[in-house]
Amino acid sequence: MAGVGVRRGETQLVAGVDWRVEVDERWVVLGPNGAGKTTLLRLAGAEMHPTTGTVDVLGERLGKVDVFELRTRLGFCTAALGNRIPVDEKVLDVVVSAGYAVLGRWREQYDQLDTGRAEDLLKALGIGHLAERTFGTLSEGERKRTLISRALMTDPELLLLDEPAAGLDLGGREDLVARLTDLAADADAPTSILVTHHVEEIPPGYTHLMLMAQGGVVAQGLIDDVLTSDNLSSAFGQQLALTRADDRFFARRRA
Ligand SMILES: Nc1ncnc2c1ncn2[C@@H]1O[C@H](COP(=O)(O)OP(=O)(O)OP(=O)(O)O)[C@@H](O)[C@H]1O
Repeated sequence: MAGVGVRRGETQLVAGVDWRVEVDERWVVLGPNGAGKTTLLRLAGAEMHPTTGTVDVLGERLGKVDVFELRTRLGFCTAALGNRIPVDEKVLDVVVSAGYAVLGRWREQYDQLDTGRAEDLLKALGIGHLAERTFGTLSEGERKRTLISRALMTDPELLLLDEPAAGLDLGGREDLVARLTDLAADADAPTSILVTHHVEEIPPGYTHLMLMAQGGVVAQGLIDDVLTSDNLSSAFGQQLALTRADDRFFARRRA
């Protein structure tokens, strides 16, 4: 992204964003509510265009590329997508159908290869035993993991995760972080961008951080350089203390 701004009416959603994500990097986009994180992710996912500046995704310039074609190279995981999945959809079908860029099972027989891959992905995310269940019967954490499996189904070059741990309880969050840590360690895993509000949700193995506030970039770069108490305090507008243990991060307000 170069000089990127997005405006809707009188509202500036993001402004002045310069950002470069290289192959094999794993980025976290962190910031408070309304900071512009989802807007950045939607730009990266070719789901919106910038009002100013330029966005290149996987070497293609938004505005000049067929976004429908570009999106087949991306894995997008959002709560909005989860809400559109029919409750009676079988979990395995939710994942397999990603290959056909549709929601819902429309082809009677999927290739054996597709089914095998979907089963492997569900197993890798720890929910292989739920393949025959319907989506509506899953817990929030199981749904999130189904959606991540779905996003990975097409073997995307770029994986975009919008608040994957939102709504999960402590156990669910920890389990998801562990799965994302495994994925980050997998040499075949795609480049990824994960949006979150919470430093506790940063999986070990993620390399870079984009810290945002009020539509602008507070700091960006290697997590080890950028994730500091001072930067976090600036972004969230209060005095925060950051601690680190076992490659995980924790934040609290200073006493
Ligand atoms: N279509 C729109 N028209 C006007 N304002 C908008 C529109 N879409 C988003 N905004 C505003 O732009 C700002 C950035 O939104 P965005 O969803 O990118 O933030 P976010 O960092 O993802 O927030 P959250 O963490 O709460 O999901 C917010 O203040 C939001 O209200």
